[in-house]
Amino acid sequence: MRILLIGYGKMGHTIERLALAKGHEIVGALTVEDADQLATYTADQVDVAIEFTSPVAAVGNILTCFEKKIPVVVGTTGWLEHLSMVEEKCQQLQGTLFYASNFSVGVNLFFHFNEYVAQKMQHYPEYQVQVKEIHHVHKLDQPSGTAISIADGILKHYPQKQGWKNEVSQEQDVLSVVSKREGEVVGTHIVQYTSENDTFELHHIAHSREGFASGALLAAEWLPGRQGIYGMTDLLQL
Ligand SMILES: NC(=O)C1=CN([C@@H]2O[C@H](COP(=O)(O)OP(=O)(O)OC[C@H]3O[C@@H](n4cnc5c(N)ncnc54)[C@H](O)[C@@H]3O)[C@@H](O)[C@H]2O)C=CC1
Ligand SMILES: O=C(O)C1=N[C@H](C(=O)O)C[C@H](O)C1
Repeated sequence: MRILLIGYGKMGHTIERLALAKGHEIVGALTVEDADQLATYTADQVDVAIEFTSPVAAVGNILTCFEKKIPVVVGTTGWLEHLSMVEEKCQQLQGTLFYASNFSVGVNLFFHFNEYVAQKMQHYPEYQVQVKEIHHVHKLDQPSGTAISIADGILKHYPQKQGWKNEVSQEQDVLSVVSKREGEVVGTHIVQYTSENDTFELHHIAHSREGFASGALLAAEWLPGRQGIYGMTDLLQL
C-alpha cells in the first residue's frame, strides 16, 4: 500500500518502521516545516494517509484529505471539540476517516472491560471512581484522548454523574480525571475504585509505541474503499 505519513515525529517514525517491514511504501513523510506539501498529493498517488501531528493541526489535515478523497487514519488527540463539524464535512465531501484515541489492541480491550466494570460498580456507591493518566512531558493535550474515552465509557453507566473534570474533585456528580506528566512515560491509564475498606484498579501500561503503530497500520490496511467515519470497534471483534 502507498502510505502518506502526515506527521513524522515519535509516532510517524514508529509507523514507518513497521510499515516498511510489512512491505508497504511510504510516499511522503510531512512535518510542520513542509505541512503545505499535503495539498500537492492526490488520491492517484496515495492509498491512505496516516495522521499523527498535533491538536491544532489535525482538523485542517483531515479536511484536506476529505477534499482530496484520500482516506485518512487519525491518531492525533485533543481536537474532538470539532468532531461534529468534521462529521458534517465528511458527509458533504464524501470523505473517509478512521479515528481512535488509542490504536493499541490492549487499550481497546481495556475500554471494553472498563464499561463492564462500571456497569457493575455504579450499584455500589461506597466505591469512589477516579481515572488517572500518566504521559511523557512533551504531550500537548490534557487529559489524554484515551482518558477521555475511558471517562465517557464510565459516564455511560453512571447516570448520577453529570460529566468529568480534569482535577481531583470530591463532588459526587463529577468524575475526576487526573493527569500527570513524567519523564518519557509512553502512556499509562488507571481506573481506580476506592472504598474505606479496599481499592481495586484496572491498569494499562504501554511499554512502547509499537502497539499504537501496529493498530494504526491495521486500520490503514482496512480503510481504503470505504466511505464515512470509523473507529476501532468497526475493526476489532471485541
Ligand atoms: N491514537 C493513538 O493511539 C496515539 C495518539 N498519539 C497522538 O498523536 C499525536 C502525535 O504524537 P507524537 O508522534 O508522539 O508527536 P511528535 O511531537 O513526536 O510528532 C508530531 C509530528 O507532527 C508534525 N506536525 C505538526 N504539525 C503538522 C502539520 N500541520 N502538518 C504536518 N506535520 C505536522 C511535527 O513536525 C512532528 O513531526 C499526539 O496528538 C498524540 O497524543 C500518540 C500516540 C498514540
Ligand atoms: O501523546 C501520546 O503519547 C499518547 N496519546 C494518546 C492519548 O492522548 O490518549 C494515546 C497514548 O496514550 C499516547
